Amino acid sequence: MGLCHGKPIEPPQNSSEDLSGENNEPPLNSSTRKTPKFPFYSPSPLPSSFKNSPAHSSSVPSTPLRFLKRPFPPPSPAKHIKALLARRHGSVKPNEATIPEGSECEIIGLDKNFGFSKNIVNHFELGEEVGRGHFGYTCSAKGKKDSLKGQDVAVKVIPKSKMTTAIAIEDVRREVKILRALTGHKNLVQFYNAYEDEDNVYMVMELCKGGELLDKILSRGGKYSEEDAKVVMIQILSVVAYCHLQGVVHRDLKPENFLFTSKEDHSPLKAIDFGLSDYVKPDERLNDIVGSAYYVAPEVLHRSYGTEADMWSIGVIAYILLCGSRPFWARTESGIFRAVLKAEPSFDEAPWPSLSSDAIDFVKKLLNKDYRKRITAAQALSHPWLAGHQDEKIPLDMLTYKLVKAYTSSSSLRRSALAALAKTLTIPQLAYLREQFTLVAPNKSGLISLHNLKTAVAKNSTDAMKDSRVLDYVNVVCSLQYKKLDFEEFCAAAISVHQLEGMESWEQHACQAYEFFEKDGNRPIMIEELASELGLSPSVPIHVVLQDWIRHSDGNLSFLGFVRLLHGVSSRVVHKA
Ligand SMILES: Nc1ncnc2c1ncn2[C@@H]1O[C@H](COP(=O)(O)OP(=O)(O)OP(=O)(O)O)[C@@H](O)[C@H]1O
Ligand SMILES: [Ca+2]
Repeated sequence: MGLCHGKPIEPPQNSSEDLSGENNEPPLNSSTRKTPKFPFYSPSPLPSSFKNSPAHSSSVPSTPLRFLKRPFPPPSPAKHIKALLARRHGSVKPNEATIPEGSECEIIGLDKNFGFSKNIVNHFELGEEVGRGHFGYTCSAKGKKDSLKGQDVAVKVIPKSKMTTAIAIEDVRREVKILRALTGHKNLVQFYNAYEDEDNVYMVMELCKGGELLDKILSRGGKYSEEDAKVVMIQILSVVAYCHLQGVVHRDLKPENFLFTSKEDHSPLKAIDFGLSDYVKPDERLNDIVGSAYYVAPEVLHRSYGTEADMWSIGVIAYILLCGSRPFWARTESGIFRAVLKAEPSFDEAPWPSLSSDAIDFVKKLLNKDYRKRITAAQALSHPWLAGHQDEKIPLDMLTYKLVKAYTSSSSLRRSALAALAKTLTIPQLAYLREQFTLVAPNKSGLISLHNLKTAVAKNSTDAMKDSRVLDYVNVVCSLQYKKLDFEEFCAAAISVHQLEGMESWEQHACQAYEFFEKDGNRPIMIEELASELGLSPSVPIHVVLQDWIRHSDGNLSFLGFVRLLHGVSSRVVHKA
């Protein structure tokens, strides 16, 4: 049962947390948002040219929640998770070179030289502040020479005084590296160059003049029509699918980190702020708790996550776009975490009953607490809610590679179980697989080889794909020995059992698949053979565990055994240090 239902969760009785009220939500709406900018932000030293800018002098009142009349506070700027800030600012990890924030001490042992160009003033005339975040602030600027001469740009300024830990420095290094490598996608802010001096790092990029997506949501009173929400979603998914294919997880997707390039109605949306992003290989899990509380995925809180965590955040954004409330809300950070881990978001209250079933299904598939059942960005773009709405090409999905890798190293018994399951797929489910198959470029006979998988990835490769070692992963997949696949076998290989299991129609799929398997693939199986199929160690009392999985009448696999076999050996993952 859910705890949340879109309503504020009361903080636990006797809780000592947040008595200061620092976590209370300011009642932001489109008019109040402009003044109380970031209540948690402690201003960093501005270059003298910015000291008089209005944003710098704004004071920040915050309203305790008890004064709020609205039961559902509108979405407001999300705070970063405290543990993340503590790690970056050095108050929880004594073994890292740190100083308390605001301290005057010298930082010893931290190398703050980034190797960037040193002369930003020769290249750009810095202008007024246009935005501010926890780690930096952003100014407009004008190019003085070369190709950017006369052009308006944005310069994100990150004060070195804020880089008080090795982690914080590494974050900035990685932010520049990732943005430099990924730049070029139409929904990603164009990066031009990075500079530094004694005091700051400067990231020069395209100036987005249309403001944040959060402001747009608020100015519309919180709600988007389905049609308008689709336009936003497609752009977010497109850039996130691109990042994920390159092996980059953003880790801070929220409406504040998407900007419109202009104030015009159909202005494109651009992802910004890769300050918390990281590289992750398909078989690797990250473990540091990073992000903003409202948008953080359950598995991030469990400290074992990959790119799926971004899909959760996109689910939260989609939920907010469509109904104007946050799916997981509480007054305190730990209350939000509890809701994220335990509560089911409400789809009962207005406007949900009046929205299309496709829209609801789309959001639910993103907000699945089991990351293995959550859809990927490429799948979300192929979801019936969005399919046909776009001229957007469906991108290649790394999930396909992961599944094909597991398939080709499976036993023939498991492969025939998967073939049976693939026969139960419906036309919309097959559409996504057809797209993926086509992207891998089958030959004239309609066959693909594992080598084709590599060629398809190489076409989309950026430096980020090398840095994330996704290319190494793909090389491993392609070096496996396996015959060419036709579309039918590709479906068996690239089907995600977990995702199907997450669907309401799972039982029908499983039962029907078992019938196919009975006709084609089932055969007598020894308990020991089954144990090795499933990777059970000899220490497991297999005769007790597995007896239900084998049918006593003929020694063939039972339905239970069949379902277990579909899942196969649980794949090992590497935890990134
Ligand atoms: N290219 C840009 N064009 C216009 N404004 C921008 C641009 N990049 C950033 N901004 C503004 O500056 C703000 C802060 O930038 P950014 O999110 O990159 O900083 P941050 O300190 O890493 O933020 P956060 O606190 O979310 O981590 C943005 O919310 C936005 O309003
Ligand atoms: Ca930001």
